Amino acid sequence: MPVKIPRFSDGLGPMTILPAVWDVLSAATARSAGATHLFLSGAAVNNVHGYPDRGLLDTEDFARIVRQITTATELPIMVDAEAGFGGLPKFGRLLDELSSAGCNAIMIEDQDEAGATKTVGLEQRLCDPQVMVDRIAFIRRHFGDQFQILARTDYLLHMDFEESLQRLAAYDEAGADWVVPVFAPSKESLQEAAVRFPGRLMVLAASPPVNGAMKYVTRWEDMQEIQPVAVQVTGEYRNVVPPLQEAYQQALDGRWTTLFENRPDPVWFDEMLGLNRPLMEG
Ligand SMILES: C[C@](O)(C(=O)O)[C@H](CC(=O)O)C(=O)O
Repeated sequence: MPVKIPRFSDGLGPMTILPAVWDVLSAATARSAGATHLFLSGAAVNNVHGYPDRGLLDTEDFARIVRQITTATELPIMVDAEAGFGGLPKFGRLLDELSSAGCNAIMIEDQDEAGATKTVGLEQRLCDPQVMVDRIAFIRRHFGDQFQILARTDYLLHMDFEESLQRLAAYDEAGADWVVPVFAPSKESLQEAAVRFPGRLMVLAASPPVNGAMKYVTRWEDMQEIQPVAVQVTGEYRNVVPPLQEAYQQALDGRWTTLFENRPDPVWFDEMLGLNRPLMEG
């Protein structure tokens, strides 16, 4: 029987933290730490498969990962639908597959290609706002209210933030449920966005891209004042690497017993993460 996943807006906000996840282990770990809603990060999913954050995985890959996560955690998950995976028909296929995998919320962005705005050596630009409006209208036309939509716009260096707000207003008008200005230039700009989109603003807390596009780092204290519906936090997958390197170093140095010391028996893993399936016993 497919699991019943709550609607993403259920129990959401103000200030729900949406941790970035990329597989069952990360999602179940986030849940064990208290997360109630998850965010499937396109950057994380691509990176853990050996790709840069350029939307290189396919619809089936995303759907498979989402199904595994929803089955294991039963938590609502917002999926990074990036720039739609290439054209509206392909986007439709993605949504079809995500819906059967238990996803009812997506983030969609106004770039032509995923990851372009933070890639060194590429011209920073966004798509025509109408392309994004068409993406949102497409979802509403073919999937009704089945998906809740977070519309993202990227603030680019030297842009007037007013343009970001106007883009978000157009996406809001087209039927987005929430909006997020990514790489916003300042706390004040986010405050302005909160006034323009009361109860519908989400904020992204990400580490600054190497191309220097981000001037402001999202802070907990600022969010307390601004009170967005949710904060997407996307640093987790990068932070997994240093402790893992250390663990592998211990193994390679012959100090592997330190990996097992003070660890309970293997059932501990499944119990701790609440992955109690019928298969675990008997
Ligand atoms: C939100 C984002 O699209 C993601 O895939 O998680 C990334 C986040 C990141 O790189 O940390 C982004 O483009 O900001």
